[in-house]
Formats: sequence, C-alpha cells, structure tokens
Amino acid sequence: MDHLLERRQLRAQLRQQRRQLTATQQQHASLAIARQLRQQPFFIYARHIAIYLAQDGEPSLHACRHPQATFYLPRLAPLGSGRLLFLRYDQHTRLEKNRFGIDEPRWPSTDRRDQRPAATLDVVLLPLVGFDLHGGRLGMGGGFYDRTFAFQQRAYHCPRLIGVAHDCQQVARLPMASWDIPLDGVITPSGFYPSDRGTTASTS
Ligand SMILES: Nc1nc2c(c(=O)[nH]1)N(C=O)[C@@H](CNc1ccc(C(=O)N[C@@H](CCC(=O)O)C(=O)O)cc1)CN2
Ligand SMILES: Nc1ncnc2c1ncn2[C@@H]1O[C@H](COP(=O)(O)OP(=O)(O)OP(=O)(O)O)[C@@H](O)[C@H]1O
Repeated sequence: MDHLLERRQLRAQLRQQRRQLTATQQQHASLAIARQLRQQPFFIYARHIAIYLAQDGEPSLHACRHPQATFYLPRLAPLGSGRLLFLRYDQHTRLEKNRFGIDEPRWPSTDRRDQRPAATLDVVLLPLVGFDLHGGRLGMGGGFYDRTFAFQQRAYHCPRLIGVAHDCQQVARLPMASWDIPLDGVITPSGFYPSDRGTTASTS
C-alpha cells in the first residue's frame, strides 16, 4: 500500500484510540510520564526544554515542569513556512489559539529573548499520534516538527528529540519518508524507550 495512505489510515485509527482514554486514565498517564522523565539524566540536566499543550487525547506535560529549567511552547511560524517557533512558557505567558484551536504564546512579545532558536534547545518533547521503537514518529500530518528540525540531518549540535505518548500508540513499524526526522527515544507511562536507529525502514 502507498505509504502516505497507510500513514493516513493509521493516524485516524490511533487518534480515535487516544481520544477514548478516560479522564482518569489521562491523569494517571500524565503523572506516570512526569515520573519517568524525572528519572532520565537527559531531562534532569536539560535547561531549555520544549513541551506542548495537550489536545485530542495527548498526554499532558504540566506535571513535568520544574523550576530548574526554562520551558518553551511551539507556535506556528508566520508566512506559512510550515515551521514552528519556540517561545518561553511561564506564568506570565499570554496565550492565543492558532488555526487548529491549540493555545500558543502570543508573538511578537515585548521581550525578544522569549524566543529560542530550535537548534539551541536541549530537549524537545514532541506530541505524537504513533511511534515505533526505531525512531519512527507519526504526527498530526502537518509536517511542522519535520520541517523545523530538518536542519538536524546536517547539524553538529541538535536537541534531543523525545516523543511523548500513551503505550497504546506504539506500532510495530511505521512507514518512514525521507523527510521524517527520527526520534532519539519515546517516553510513555511505562518507561523510556531509546530508539534503535540501526533498523529504521525508509520507503523513499
Ligand atoms: N499539542 C500539540 N501542539 C502542536 C502540535 C501537535 O501535534 N500537538 N503540532 C504538531 O505538528 C503543531 C500543530 N499541528 C497540527 C496539525 C494538524 C492538526 C489538526 O487538528 N488537524 C485537523 C483538521 C485541520 C483543521 O482543523 O484545519 C484534523 O486532522 O482533524 C492539529 C495540529 C504545533 N502544535
Ligand atoms: N522538510 C520538509 N520539507 C518540505 N516538506 C515537508 C518536510 N517535512 C515534511 N514535509 C511535508 O509535510 C507533510 C506531512 O508529513 P507527515 O505525514 O510526515 O507529518 P507528521 O510528521 O505526521 O506531522 P507533524 O510533524 O506535523 O506532527 C508531508 O506531506 C510532507 O510533504
């Protein structure tokens, strides 16, 4: 089957599964994910961490925030570039909805230092719809994270890219395209799964 079609069908199926989790299951998942993150050196020592505001059944990352690091949220970049900006997220951040109905920090803000170049983040926690154990990530289909981190295929320094998911979002193997940026690992309520990159399947 055409791999784009296969990804589209998987996306619909996994999004439906994610939305069926109850509020209690969501709360447990989000606390368990925070507990898992707090045990990982890459998270403990990170100073600049990108998170996201949960939507559509994604696990919430609110419980993983702590005062030793600065946290950032994605904002759709202007001019339809299809990329993301990362803007500081703290108790003063003013939010507004983007065209998908997801809250994002207002921009431009009064303080230019609120924006952090993607390449200088230590860790990016990525929302995802599906994952495999080989670095494969299925997102919402906009390609925003792929475009934003496309530079990492050539870069010397790159943030640690860690997917966040419920365990039910794991699949055996995702069909990957040339533009798909592989994850360094995935965190779920049951643990941290570093990617086994040696065996990523590429279909184009
Ligand atoms: N919480 C969160 N924030 C995020 C993402 C995400 O996946 N999760 N994104 C990750 O890239 C970016 C937004 N990408 C998105 C792409 C498509 C849709 C979406 O809901 N599409 C609808 C229909 C589109 C519409 O309403 O116009 C759909 O597929 O049903 C949402 C977000 C940036 N922020
Ligand atoms: N580096 C890139 N340059 C140009 N187009 C890209 C790039 N990365 C992704 N795209 C485009 O984005 C579209 C969505 O890709 P894909 O299905 O892999 O999204 P996704 O990873 O599931 O979504 P997201 O990253 O938004 O969560 C593709 O049709 C592709 O053409």
